[in-house]
Amino acid sequence: MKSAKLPPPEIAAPTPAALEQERRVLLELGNDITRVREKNDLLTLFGKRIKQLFYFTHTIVTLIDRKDETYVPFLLDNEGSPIRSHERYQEMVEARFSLNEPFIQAVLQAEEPISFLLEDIMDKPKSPAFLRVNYEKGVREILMTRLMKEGQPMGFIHIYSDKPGSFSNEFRNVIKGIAPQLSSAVSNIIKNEELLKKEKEKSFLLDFSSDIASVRTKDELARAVRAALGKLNPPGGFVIRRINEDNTTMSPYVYDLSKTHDPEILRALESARYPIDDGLQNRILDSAIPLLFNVEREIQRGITSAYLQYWKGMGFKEVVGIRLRNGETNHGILFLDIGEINIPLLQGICAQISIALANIMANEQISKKQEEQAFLLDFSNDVTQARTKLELQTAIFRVLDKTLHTKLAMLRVIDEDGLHMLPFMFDRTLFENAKVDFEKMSAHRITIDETYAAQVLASKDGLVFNVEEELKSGNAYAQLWKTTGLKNMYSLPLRVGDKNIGTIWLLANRLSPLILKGICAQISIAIANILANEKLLAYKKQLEVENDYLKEQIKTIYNFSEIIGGGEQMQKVYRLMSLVADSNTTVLILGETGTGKELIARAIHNTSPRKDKLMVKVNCAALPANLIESELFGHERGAFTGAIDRRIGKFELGNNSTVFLDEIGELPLEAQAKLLRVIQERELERLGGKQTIKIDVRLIAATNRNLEEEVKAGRFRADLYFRLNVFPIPLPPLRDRSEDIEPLTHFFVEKYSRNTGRKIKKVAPKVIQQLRSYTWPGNVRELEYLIERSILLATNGTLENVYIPQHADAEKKEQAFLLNRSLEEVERDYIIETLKRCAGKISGAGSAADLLKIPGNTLHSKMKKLGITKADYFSN
Ligand SMILES: Nc1ncnc2c1ncn2[C@@H]1O[C@H](COP(=O)(O)OP(=O)(O)OP(=O)(O)O)[C@@H](O)[C@H]1O
Repeated sequence: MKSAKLPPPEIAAPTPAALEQERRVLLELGNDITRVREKNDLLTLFGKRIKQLFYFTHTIVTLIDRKDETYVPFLLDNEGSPIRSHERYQEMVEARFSLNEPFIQAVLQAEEPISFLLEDIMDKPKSPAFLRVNYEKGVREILMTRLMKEGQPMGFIHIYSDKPGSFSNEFRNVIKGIAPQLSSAVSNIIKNEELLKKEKEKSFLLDFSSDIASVRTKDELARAVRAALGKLNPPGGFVIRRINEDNTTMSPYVYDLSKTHDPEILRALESARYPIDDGLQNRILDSAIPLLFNVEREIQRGITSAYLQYWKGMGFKEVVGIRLRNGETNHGILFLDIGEINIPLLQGICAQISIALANIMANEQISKKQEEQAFLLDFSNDVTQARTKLELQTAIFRVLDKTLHTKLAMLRVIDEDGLHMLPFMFDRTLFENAKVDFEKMSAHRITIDETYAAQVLASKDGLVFNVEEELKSGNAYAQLWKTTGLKNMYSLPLRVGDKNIGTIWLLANRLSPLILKGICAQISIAIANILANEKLLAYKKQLEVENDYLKEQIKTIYNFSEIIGGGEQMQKVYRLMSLVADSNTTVLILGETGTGKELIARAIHNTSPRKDKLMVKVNCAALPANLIESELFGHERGAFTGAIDRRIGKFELGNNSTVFLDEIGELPLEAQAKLLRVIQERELERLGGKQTIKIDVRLIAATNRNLEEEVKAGRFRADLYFRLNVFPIPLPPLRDRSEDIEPLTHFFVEKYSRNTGRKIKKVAPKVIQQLRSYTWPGNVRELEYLIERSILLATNGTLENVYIPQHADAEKKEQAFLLNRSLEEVERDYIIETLKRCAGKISGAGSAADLLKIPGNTLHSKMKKLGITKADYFSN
C-alpha cells in the first residue's frame, strides 16, 4: 500500500506572506464550516476557500454504514466534478462500496491524509469502481483522510486532482488540520437532516391528520390515504381490508394498485371474504408493530388464502401489514407493497386511518339504520292500511321488489284447525323458468309438522338456506330456487305475540336481519288483521242470516198462534200434526199453492222438541241449479271459481233443528241424489272439503206437485220420494172447505184493519156469499190478498165490496198493455197476467210455469229479476 503513496513534492519554504494568507484562509474556512447546516454548502465553501491556496479538481464526502460494512456517497461537489458527465456517474452516486478491500483499509488505518495515483490502485482486485470512473474522466490522483466522530471513523473526505503531485505536504497538513472541523460539520449536517426529516414527518402527519379528519366516505378515505401513502412510494400500491360483520372474515375495502391488472383478478380479489384466522391476517391483527412479510415465503409456509397467490401473480414481493385499530377494537388491516418501512411514520398513518375507518363505519351504520328505519316506516304505512289480502299482496310485492330486490316465494298461514298450513300468497311469476307446475305444487295443504315448516316455526328468528349448499345436500326445493338466480332463501315464522300464524319464504341475495325482522312483524300483524276481518265478516253474514230467520219466525209465530179453520178437513190436519210433532219423523206436506203448507211446517217445528232453534227454510224452486249444492251443504274457500270465503250450508245451519224443504218437487235430479245421501247417512262434506260433518236435522218437505206422477215421469227419484213420504199431511184446497171461508175472512179483516189503521168492524153478508161462491185457485193466500186490497178500498166501517177476479175482461186489457212497451215490460206484464190466471200458482201442474212451458225455478228467477211480487198478481 505504502508504495501507492506519493512522496510529498519538494517545494520551497513558504514566505511569511504566504503563511499569513494560509492562516487567514484556514481561519475563514473554520468560521464558515461551523455555521454550515446545509448539505450542499459544505463542499462549495471548502472548494472556494482551499482553492485559494492549493490546486485540486473536486471533493466528495462518503459516510460509513456499519450495518453492512460499506461506505456511501454523502456530499457531492456539484460544480467542480469532471465525472458528472461519465455514464456511470449516477450508479456511483447510488452505490455502496465495501469497506473490506485493501484500498479503503489503507485509508482507514492511516492517521493522516494519504494520497494515491489512480493508475496504481484502480485496477487492483476489489478496488472501488469510482477510482476508474474518475481516471476515465482525466483524474489522476486522490487524497483521502478519515472523518472521525467520538474516536471512531464516520466517513472520508476524498480530494481529487487531474495533475499528479498536487498534494504537497503543506496541503496534507492543511487537510489534516481541517479534518476535525469537517467531521463536526458533517455530523451537524447529519443531525440537521434527521431533524428535518422528523419535522417533515411531523408536518406530514399533521397534514394527513387534518385531511383525514374530514373523511366521511369510503371514496374520501381512499383519496386521503392514496395521497399520504404516495409520499412513501409503495411500488405496488396498497389495500385496506375491513373486518366483516360476521367478525370471522375480512373483505377488501379500498384497493389502490399503481399498475393495471387483469380486471377479472381484481374483481375476484374485491368480492372475496377471507377468513381472519388464515395464519397471516390474524398474526398482523395480533401484532402491535407493522409486520413485514415476503409473499412467496408465506405461501411456502402453507398459508392458503387466495389473495397471496393473486399477489404473487401481480408481482408483489415484500408487503407490510399493519393493523387498523381504534382503542381495543381491530377494524382491519392496511397492506402496503413496500420493501423498506419507516415504522413510526407508518404507525402514525395507520392510527389516523383507523380513526377515519371507525368514523366511516359508524357513519355507515347510522345511515344504514336510518335507511332501514325509514324503509320499515314506509312499509308499515303501506301494509297496515291493507284490509284485504289483495291490498296486502300489492303492498308486499311493491316493496319487496323495488326496495329489497327480494321475491316472495311463499306465504303460508296456519289453518283454524292449528294443524294444517294453507298457501296464502305467492309470486306466480317467480318460478316461470322452472318446468314444474309450481301453482299446483304450492296449492298443497301441508301440516305444521312438515320438515321445513317445523324447522322454521321452531326457530327464533328464522333460517337462511344457501341455495348452492342446499343443492349439494339434496334439498329437493333448491332446484326450483336455483332457477331464480337468487342466492339465499330466507324463511321466517310469522308470529303475533308468541303465537305462530304462518311462515314466509323470501328469495334474495342478501337481506339485513333488522329489515327481515321488521317486515315479518308488519306482515304478521297485517295478516292477523285480515284474518280477523274475514272472520268478522263471516260472523256478520251468519248473524244476518240468523236474524232473517228470527224475523221470519217471529212473524210466523204470530201467524201460527192463529191457524184459522175448524172444519172437519182442518181437524184431520191438526190430528196428523199432533201425532207427528214430537218425533223426528220426516213429514211431507202436500197441497195446492197458498193452502198453508209453510204455516203447517212451522207449526210442527214450533211444537216439536227442536222449537228453541230456528227452523231453516230452503226454497228449492228459487235456487239456481249450479248453487243448490253449495246452498244446502256449504263450501270451503276456493272450492270453485268465486268461492272466496268458506260458506256454511243450510243443513249445517239447521243442525239440531228442522230443515224445511219447500217446493221439493222442483229439485233437479243431481241435487236429489246428494240430498238422498245426506238423509241416509246423516252426514255431509262441504264442497271442496275433506272433513265429514255429522248432522242431526229433522226434515219437513212440501210440494204442490203430485210426486207419485213426478216419479213415474222420471223427474223425481223414487228412493228419495220414499224417504220423504214417511208421514204425508195433505192440505185441502180452500174450495173444499167453504165453512172456513167466513172465519178466515174475519181473521184477515181484523189483521189488515189493524195494520192499516182502518176501522172495519163488519163484513156484509153478501160479501161472505160472494166469497163462498168463488173457486179460490190461489187458496188462502188469494183470499188474504183479496181482503187486504178490499180493505184499502172500503169507505165506511163495513166491508161491502170485494173484488173477485173477472177473467172475461182479460182480453181487452191485453191489447192495451201490449202498446208502447219495452220487451222487458211486456215480459213482466205477461208473466203477471199468467200468474193471475193461475191464481198465483207458480210451479207444478196447472201453474204459470206450466202454461209458459218453462221450469218452475226459471220462472222464480225471472220473477225475481223483473221484481214481480205477490202484490202484482193478486191485484186487479
Ligand atoms: N189456516 C190458515 N189460517 C191463517 N192463515 C193461513 C192459513 N193457511 C194459509 N194462511 C196464510 O196464507 C198465506 C199462504 O200460506 P203458505 O205460504 O203457508 O202457503 P203454501 O201452501 O206454503 O204456499 P206455496 O205452495 O205457494 O208456497 C200465508 O200468509 C199464510 O199465513
